[in-house]
Amino acid sequence: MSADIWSELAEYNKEIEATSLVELFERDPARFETFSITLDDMLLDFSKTSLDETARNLLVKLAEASGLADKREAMFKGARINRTEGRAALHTALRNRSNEPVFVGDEDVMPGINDTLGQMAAFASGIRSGEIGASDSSAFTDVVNIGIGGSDLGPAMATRALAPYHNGPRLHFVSNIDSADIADLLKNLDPARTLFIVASKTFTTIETMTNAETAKSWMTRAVGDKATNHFAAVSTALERTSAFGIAPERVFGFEDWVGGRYSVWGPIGLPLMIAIGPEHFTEFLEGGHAMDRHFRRAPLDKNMPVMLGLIGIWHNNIRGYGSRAVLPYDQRLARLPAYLQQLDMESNGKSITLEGEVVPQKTGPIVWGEPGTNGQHAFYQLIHQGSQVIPCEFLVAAQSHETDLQNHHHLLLANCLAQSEALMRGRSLAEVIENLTAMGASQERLDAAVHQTFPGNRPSTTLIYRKLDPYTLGRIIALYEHRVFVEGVIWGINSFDQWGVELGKELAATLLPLIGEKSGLDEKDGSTRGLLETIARLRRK
Ligand SMILES: O=P(O)(O)OC[C@H]1O[C@H](O)[C@H](O)[C@@H](O)[C@@H]1O
Repeated sequence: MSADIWSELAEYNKEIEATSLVELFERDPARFETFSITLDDMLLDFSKTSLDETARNLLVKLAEASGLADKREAMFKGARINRTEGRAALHTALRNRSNEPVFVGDEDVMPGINDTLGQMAAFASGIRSGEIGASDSSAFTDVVNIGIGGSDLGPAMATRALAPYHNGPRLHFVSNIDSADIADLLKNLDPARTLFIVASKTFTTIETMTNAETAKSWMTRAVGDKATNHFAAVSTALERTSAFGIAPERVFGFEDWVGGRYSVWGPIGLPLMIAIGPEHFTEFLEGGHAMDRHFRRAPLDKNMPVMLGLIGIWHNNIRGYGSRAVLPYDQRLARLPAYLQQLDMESNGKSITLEGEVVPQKTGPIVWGEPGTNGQHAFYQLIHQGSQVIPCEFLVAAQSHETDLQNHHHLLLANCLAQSEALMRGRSLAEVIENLTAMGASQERLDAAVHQTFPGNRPSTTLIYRKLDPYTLGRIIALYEHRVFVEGVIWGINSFDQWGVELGKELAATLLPLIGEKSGLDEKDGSTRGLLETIARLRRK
């Protein structure tokens, strides 16, 4: 059945391909109302995409045929939908503010989640007030999260996003195995006032364990055996945290049914809670939960994550656009593109279905981006005049936090709207010549007029929200999580495993003993051998 819908979509696309976005608005002046979805003080505008009602209805049919509604319920209800790892995917339970029971097997996971939240709140409040102090009893001034991937990107992105709510100690994030990351940070910290949170779901990740050992030596040199007072851990592997020497009351556990890239809602969010306080953290959870309710209840064609997912399918599979740009006109969302790269590309960068078949469609697109307006002065040239069409996803707040700097925000808003308008409208040769002539341009400039034309008809979506507060950030993250889920369901893949990161890790282990060596390289290919020999030579100089 879905094969038929895919062909219907492809056929229909041929019929409407030649219709421009501008024409769509001329035909239907109420297009904005039809092709936008409002959720309280948040609005997703997708009227500047080439969807019309027929295309939208076909996409909704595709979602229905993929079993989206049942699969969505299976996720929320704790079924083991992550079949390749034999686990549920229950990040939604972490923000289940309704407190309705959620079962994994026979066990309601809500009491455990609430207990952990209570422990996190007690710890975060203690650190913030100074009641839980350093080894000399003074308050911690700096908190360093050591983690990588899902144990870094979520809290790092969210802590930056919610800077106006930050009234706790300073937060820092160390992730890279590169010594530069931790060395540059430690230089500026006072060990006597520093708390490390070692965050790792598995507590085996080489980057995190190496950085944690370095931090432990640094701390031990400064405060001796009181170093344990300066460490806490977040992990599912409690025996490993205790082997590392972290006191059990400083360990915040979570279960294997929370995927790393979906984990900011639980103990991995501890640094965020320390920064903004438990009350604001709760608002963040409530925002995520509000998006969950909407995703579960709203009809598919009025459902923000569903439509964002279907637009992704339309662009990627029907129109053949292989990437999408995430462009927050919100400097505090500077890490959102990096966060979404993990969320989206690690979840949907797969080519085998849950049934073990090759996926017939192209799956996860390349996700990239930078905050506007900075991107405008860098890569927007390609977005406007390049030979590839890049669907753009704009995000912007109607209000800024800086009430005394309104002029900045007006300019930011005007720039954001100008970009989507320019992408859609473009500029014809006749318009360029008319403008140049009116300006009295030279013949030479007129001859070069074609370089100033813009093809236009380039799609974008815009997510507008009142203000980037904790509740809204929660809604934005949950929106993207569910969008990734919708696309994964349509392709029939498992969005919750990440086997594709394993091979590189294994090979790194085999390469480690060969670094700096000249012999024993025979098993490696010519390039790897050549690179190893070069490293050995350069290290001796
Ligand atoms: O939290 P950890 O167990 O340390 O894992 C950190 C990260 O590393 C892995 O390689 C995975 O690709 C990520 O999904 C994960 O978030």
